Amino acid sequence: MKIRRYSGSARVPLERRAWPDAVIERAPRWLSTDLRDGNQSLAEPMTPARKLMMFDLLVGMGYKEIEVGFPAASRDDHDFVRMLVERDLIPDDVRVSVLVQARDELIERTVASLEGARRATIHLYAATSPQFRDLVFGMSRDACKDLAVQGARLVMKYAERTLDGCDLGFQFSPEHFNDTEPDFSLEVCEAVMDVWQPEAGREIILNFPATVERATPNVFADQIEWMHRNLSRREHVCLSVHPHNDRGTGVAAAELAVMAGADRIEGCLFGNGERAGNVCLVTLGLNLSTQGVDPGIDFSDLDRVRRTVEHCTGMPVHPRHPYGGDLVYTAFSGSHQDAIRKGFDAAEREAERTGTGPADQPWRVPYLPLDPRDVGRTHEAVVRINSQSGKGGLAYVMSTRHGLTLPRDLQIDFARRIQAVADAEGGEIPPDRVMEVFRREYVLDRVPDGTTGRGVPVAAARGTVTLHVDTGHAGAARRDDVAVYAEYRVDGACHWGAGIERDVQAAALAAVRAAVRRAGPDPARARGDAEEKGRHGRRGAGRALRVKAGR
Ligand SMILES: CC(=O)SCCNC(=O)CCNC(=O)[C@H](O)C(C)(C)COP(=O)(O)OP(=O)(O)OC[C@H]1O[C@@H](n2cnc3c(N)ncnc32)[C@H](O)[C@@H]1OP(=O)(O)O
Ligand SMILES: CC(C)C(=O)C(=O)O
Repeated sequence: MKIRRYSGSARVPLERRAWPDAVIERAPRWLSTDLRDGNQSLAEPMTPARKLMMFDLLVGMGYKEIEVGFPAASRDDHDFVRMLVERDLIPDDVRVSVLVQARDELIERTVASLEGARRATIHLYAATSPQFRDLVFGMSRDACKDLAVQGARLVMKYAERTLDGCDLGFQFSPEHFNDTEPDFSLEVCEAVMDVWQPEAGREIILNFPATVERATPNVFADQIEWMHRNLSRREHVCLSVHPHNDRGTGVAAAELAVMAGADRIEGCLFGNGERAGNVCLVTLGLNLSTQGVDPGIDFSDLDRVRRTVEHCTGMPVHPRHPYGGDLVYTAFSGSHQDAIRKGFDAAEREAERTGTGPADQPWRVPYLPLDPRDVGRTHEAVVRINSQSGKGGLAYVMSTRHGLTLPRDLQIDFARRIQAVADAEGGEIPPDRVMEVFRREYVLDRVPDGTTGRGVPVAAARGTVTLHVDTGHAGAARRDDVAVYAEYRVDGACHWGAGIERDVQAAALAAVRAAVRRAGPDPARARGDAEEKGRHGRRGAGRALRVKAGR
C-alpha cells in the first residue's frame, strides 16, 4: 500500500485552549440533513413519498430544524418543498431549510420554491479552501470571498421579492472549512455577515463543515474554538458544525466542537450521508442521554426509527451501529453475560430495598451502554448462547425465558452440557434449544399417568438428596407449575435431576427419580426415603431441603 499524506488540513495557532476542560451540560441545537446531505449521497434519491415519511419521522422525534432539500437540483427536490408549503405540512415550531450554491439562477429558483412558506431558512454555501480555489474555482481569495458575498446579496434580493411575510432565516457555510486557512474563513464569514447584518432577533447561522474529515477531532475542536473566539457579533451568530465521518471520528469531532463553543450540530440519523456519512444524530443524542443530559429528541422507539430510515434510504443499519444496531445490547461471551445478570439482579434488589422501580435508579449494569428498555428494546436478547457463553448467561436465559432459577451447582453442570452441544453443533443455541437440552438431561419423560412422579421405579440406595425448590413460576411448562431440583450425591459424584409439576410434592418426586436415574442402575434403596422426604418439600426462596436418601 502506498502511504501518502493529505496535503492541506488547516491547523490553527490556538493557545490556552479551553475545550479540553469543558463539560457538555445541555444539548446543542440539532439540524437533520437526512433529506439533503443524506439524500444526495444515495444511489437512488428518495421519492417525495419517502421524503415525506422521513420528514414525519424527524418531526415526530422532535427535530426542530430540518434541511429538506436542494430545490434547484431536481424536480423531486423542488416538488417536495412545494408539497410541504402548499399542504401546510410544516408544524409551527419547525424550521425547514434549503441549500443552494452561490449562483444567481440557482438562488432565484431556490427562493421561488419557498414561496408561501411561513418560516424557512436559506442555506448558501461556497467552498473556501485553497484546494477548491485552485482546482475547482480557479479563483483568488478575494474572488472567492466575493462569490460568497454576491450569493448572500442575491438571497436577500430574491427573498425580498418573493418571500414577503416569511420569517426568513439565513445560513452560510464555507464549504471545506476544515481545510481552509482560519483567517480566510473568518474574513469570508465577516463579509457575509456584513450583508445579512445579524442583530437581536435576526441571527445568522454560520455553519462550519468538515466537508471531508481529514484530521484528528482535536484539530477540528481547535478550529471551532478559534472561530468562537474571533467572530464578531458572536451573540447573534449561531455557530454550527457539520462533521463528516471519513476518518470514523465524526461523533468525537462534533462533541469536541460543542465543548469548543459550537451551538448547533448538523447530521443524519444513523450517519447516512456522503462517503462514510454525516455525523450520526442517534449516537450524538444518546451519548448525551447516557451522560444525564436530555437531548430533546425522542429515541424511545429506536427500532421504528431504524426501520423507517432503512426503508427511506434503502440501506441497512449495521448490526453494530451504536445504540441502534441489532447486536449492540447482546452479549455472547460468558463473563459479560455473568456480569449483566448480576447487574440486573443488583438493580432489582436495590429497587426492592428502596421501594422504587429498577428504571428509577442510575444505570449500573456492566457491558450495557444503557437500559435497552429506554430505547424500546427488551431485556430478552441481552444474553444469547453460543460456544463463548458460560453458566451465568445460561442461568439468565433459563430464568428470563423459561422461568427457572437454577441452583449454582446445577448451572455449572448444565453449562458443561451446553458447551458440549455448542462444540458439536456450532453456532447459536436459541432459548428453546437450551430448554430442550435441559429437559433431555435433567427431566424424566412424562409417563402414561401424566406425571413423572409415579410409576417409574426409583433405584437408589446410598448417598444424600438435597432438594432445591424453585419459587419462580416454571414458564417452561404451565404458568402455575413448580420446579424442584434434586442434587443426588453418591460415591463422591453428584447427579442432578429436575421435576416440573403442578405441585411441589410431585415435582420433588420427579426430580429425585430423575437424579437417581442419572446416577445409573445401582442402588435400590433410595426410593422410599426420597419419596418420604420429598413429601416434606417446602417452597421458599433459596431454601434447600436436605433429605437423607439411603444409609
Ligand atoms: C458538500 C456538499 O454536500 S455541497 C452540496 C452538493 N450537492 C449537490 O451537488 C446536489 C445538487 N447539485 C446538483 O443538482 C447540481 O450540481 C446543480 C444543479 C447544483 C448544478 O448543476 P450543473 O451546473 O449542471 O453542474 P455542476 O454541479 O457540475 O456545476 C459545477 C459548477 O458549479 C460551481 N460551483 C460549485 N460549488 C459552488 C458554489 N458553492 N457556489 C458557486 N458555484 C459553485 C463549480 O465551480 C462549477 O462551475 P463551472 O461550471 O464554472 O465549472
Ligand atoms: C454544504 C455543506 C454544509 C456540506 O454539506 C459539507 O460541506 O459537507
